[in-house]
Amino acid sequence: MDNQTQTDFEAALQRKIDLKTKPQGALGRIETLAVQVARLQRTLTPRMGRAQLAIFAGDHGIAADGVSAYPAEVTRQMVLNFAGGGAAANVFAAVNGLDLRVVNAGVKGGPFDMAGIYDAPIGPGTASFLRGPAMTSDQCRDALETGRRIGAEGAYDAMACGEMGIGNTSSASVLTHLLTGVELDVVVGRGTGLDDDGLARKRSVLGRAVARVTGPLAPLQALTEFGGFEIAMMTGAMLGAAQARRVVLVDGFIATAAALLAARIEPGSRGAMVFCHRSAEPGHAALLAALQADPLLALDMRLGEGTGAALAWPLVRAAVAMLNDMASFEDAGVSGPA
Ligand SMILES: O=C(O)c1ccc[n+]([C@@H]2O[C@H](COP(=O)([O-])O)[C@@H](O)[C@H]2O)c1
Ligand SMILES: Cc1cc2nc[nH]c2cc1C
Repeated sequence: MDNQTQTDFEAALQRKIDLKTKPQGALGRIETLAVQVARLQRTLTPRMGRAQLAIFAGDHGIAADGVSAYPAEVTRQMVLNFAGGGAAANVFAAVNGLDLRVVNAGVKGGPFDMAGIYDAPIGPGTASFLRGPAMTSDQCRDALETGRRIGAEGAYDAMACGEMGIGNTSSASVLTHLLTGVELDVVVGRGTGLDDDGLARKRSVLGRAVARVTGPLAPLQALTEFGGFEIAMMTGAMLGAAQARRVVLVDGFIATAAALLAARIEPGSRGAMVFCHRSAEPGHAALLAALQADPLLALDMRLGEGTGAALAWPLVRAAVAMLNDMASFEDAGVSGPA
């Protein structure tokens, strides 16, 4: 769109919303959301039919260094739980009508080779980033490419990204520190529920890991050094979905680390992102600030799996339905402002 067409489009969009039977601005953030989707799809009559929730699962070498309240085998066990339909993500996706796709991005003990799990492993989990890079740059590139393909596949209007990976709040914390410049200790939290001693140990381990590198790292370097296969694949999926002009429903702390990476790699992808909930994990605030994002929901959740994204999906549908289906003052014979 050239500048004049863009200005005309914005004016027509705002006029359409302001002529609906409500006091001006009375639907608050639902109005902003409608504007965002209309801009993304470049139409005054956007469509928000189907959404996919893709859960990317991966194991982390750093988990063996004592940074999580749960053992690493939970990643694999939860992938089987997703395939069996028993996790929170399954329940919320079913209630709100999202299709679920479980992606093995690199789980120890894989491939699963079974119905309901899409095997696309980059490796059997990352290496511990305490001692060297989590992955090679080839692995990072492959994960991004696979993610891009997944993000653009199918006939979806929205892509919700979730993740599962014991140890991945460690990865996300280091990435947050490196990408935002906020002090490491401030962005490291309890993850799955570390006690005070566990949190102190996690801070110490991650401090030593960060000391391995010097100087500012480019986003792709940071991802290669300290990322996870599921984080890299999720980053790719967000880029692929944004490029296909799909809404990207961003979940909690780890998913938002992927979103910041995506926005740093391709700034144009930011416009597709809807930030769904504010996680209880402390580092999330730093990521949201860097993205100038204010999530739709704040439910004190810190689960991951895309659960916050699945819960926010009906709000996006409602915003688009408002734009398409709500009557104008003229249609409904309602008087405008006095
Ligand atoms: O999404 C979040 O905000 C979030 C916050 C804390 C933990 N998690 C989930 O918990 C796991 C990582 O926690 P941890 O303690 O093993 O690093 C991983 O499977 C995430 O999905 C997720
Ligand atoms: C049980 C369990 C479920 C999860 N879902 C996402 N992260 C998780 C971590 C644990 C420990």
